Amino acid sequence: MRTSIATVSLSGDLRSKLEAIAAAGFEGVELFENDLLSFEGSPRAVGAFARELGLKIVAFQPFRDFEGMPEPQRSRALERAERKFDLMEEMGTDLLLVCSNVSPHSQGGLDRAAEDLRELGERAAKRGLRVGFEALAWGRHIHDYRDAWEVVRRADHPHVGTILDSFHILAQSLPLSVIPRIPKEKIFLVQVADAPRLEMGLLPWSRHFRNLPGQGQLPLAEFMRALVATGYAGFVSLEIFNDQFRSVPPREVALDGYRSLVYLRELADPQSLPPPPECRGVGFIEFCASEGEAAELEGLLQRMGFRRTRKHRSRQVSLWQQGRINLVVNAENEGFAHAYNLVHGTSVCALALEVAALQPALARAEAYRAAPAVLPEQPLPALRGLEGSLLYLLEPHSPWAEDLEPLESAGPGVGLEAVDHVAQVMPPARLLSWRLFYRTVLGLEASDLTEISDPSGLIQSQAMQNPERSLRLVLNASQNTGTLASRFLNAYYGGGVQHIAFATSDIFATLEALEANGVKLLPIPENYYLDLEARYALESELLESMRRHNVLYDQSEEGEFFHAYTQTFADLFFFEITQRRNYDGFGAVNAPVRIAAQVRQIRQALHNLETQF
Ligand SMILES: O=C(O)c1ccc(O)c(O)c1
Ligand SMILES: [Mg+2]
Repeated sequence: MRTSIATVSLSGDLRSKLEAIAAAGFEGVELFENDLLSFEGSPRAVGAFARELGLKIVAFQPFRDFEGMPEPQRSRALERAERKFDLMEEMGTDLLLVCSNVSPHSQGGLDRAAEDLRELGERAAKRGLRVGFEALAWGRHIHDYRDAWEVVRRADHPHVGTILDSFHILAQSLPLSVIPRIPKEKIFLVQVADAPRLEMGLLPWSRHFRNLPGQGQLPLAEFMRALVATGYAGFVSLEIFNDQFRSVPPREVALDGYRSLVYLRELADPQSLPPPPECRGVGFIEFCASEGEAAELEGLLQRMGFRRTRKHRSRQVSLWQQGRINLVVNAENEGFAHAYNLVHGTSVCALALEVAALQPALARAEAYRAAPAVLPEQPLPALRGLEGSLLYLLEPHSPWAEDLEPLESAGPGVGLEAVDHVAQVMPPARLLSWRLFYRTVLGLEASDLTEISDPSGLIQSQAMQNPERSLRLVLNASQNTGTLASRFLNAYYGGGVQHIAFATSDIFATLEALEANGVKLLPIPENYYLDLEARYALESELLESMRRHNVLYDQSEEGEFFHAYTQTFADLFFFEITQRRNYDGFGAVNAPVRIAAQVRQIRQALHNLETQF
């Protein structure tokens, strides 16, 4: 499988697109006519530039509204094709992509279309060129890849082949059984795109919402299996029409694109990469803080039942423990944590995951082009995570805490046992990118994207987790600038951990202990409990406990979920206390109530500040 991407997938001018594509490691590029039209140099210069970068132009596209035209349009279309062949010769590409006709003037009939393509193939052959025929899902007469292939079969010309595009095929849920029957030498190109499942017309869905393999919901694994059955070994080219991608620098999309093709290769041949790491859990979470804020954060951790169990003998680095939870507070005034703190404030600068086997996890990360992070002060293997934070990978019994001297033992705390999940907030254009990162590098499964209403807009929330549920991440993004998610984004200068949820097996006892220690919980309005009472047959005593401790509640078919929140620390992050009973979600139904309560608290704090001065 050779790698390619269409220029339409990237933002910028043609020069920067080609540079980004080459830098990401692609072998080929599909050149879109629009990019040529707006290029200031000759087609010859485009070809020379691509070759200089080591890129092969695998196709020129699209050539529209060709087959099935009555005269005089038919002759005119053939003439138009000759002009495009001229350009192609100059650029140095031999394949013209012909997409199926959408014109109301076109006439149906597979034989008629085959006749037209044979004639076009004959003209192409005279110049050593080829034509590939692709069915657009909204083509007037031909909108099914099986018909496009039948037309090519009947055209019966060595310079005419078919082009398969996963979007047009999978968006219509066409059966894939015919793909393995197409001789591989008659498949001139394969284009791939994923997409979220949306209830809308095929054309706007395709033109605005395509995304990279691994980012959407189309059954690309089945598509790849069908393709593998043909023995096809040519170019697989990303063709991603997506408005959001055009607001991201081309190098970022190109790199994600390359990663998505490695993912496709893994779908086609699962043996081609080490399997996703088996994650044993979150090893530790590291906060960076200034000296002053470190004392404040540590005060909160202490009230939350954590004990300072270890401390570095010379550095300002402490380990706080409770149950299986390890929190590192780093208040050094040099090194990575310090630099991170200068940019992002008191925040999580590193997340460490325990994996069953380190070397294969690192090999997989490298194959997926995850950037390794090398710190002079820290020998642990790490990858670059969100906004330049670190993602450490720990082998079993990793001596990561050995530089820290033991102080006291952890003690019973308030009953917090483990990290339940970590929620990160990021700009909307980054959500798909990180979804792909976690999907590929860590093998996490994405659950459905949910939309959460905020008093000032909408927040998109994407949960990702491993099969063992020892790692659960929630990715949040917001388009609107006034939402709580955006507030965190602004405060962080980019993105970061918005909250950490800890699991307890007795939430009421835990909250009782937290409150006794003076931890302030997020107050939940009485109306919420009236609604709970109306919705569920809950015992009044249980309801009363929830009310008293500001606990939110959700029920699934099999289970129950109880959760509560601390107040926000330094306007940047907060903690959640969770208790699951056979429940697999995150209480998304309660998110609007939680967010509204947090917004109220922020307003209150602002008001208090104003009246102070
Ligand atoms: O949206 C289009 O018109 C269009 C053009 C060329 C393609 O290869 C395609 O998949 C879609
Ligand atoms: Mg296409």
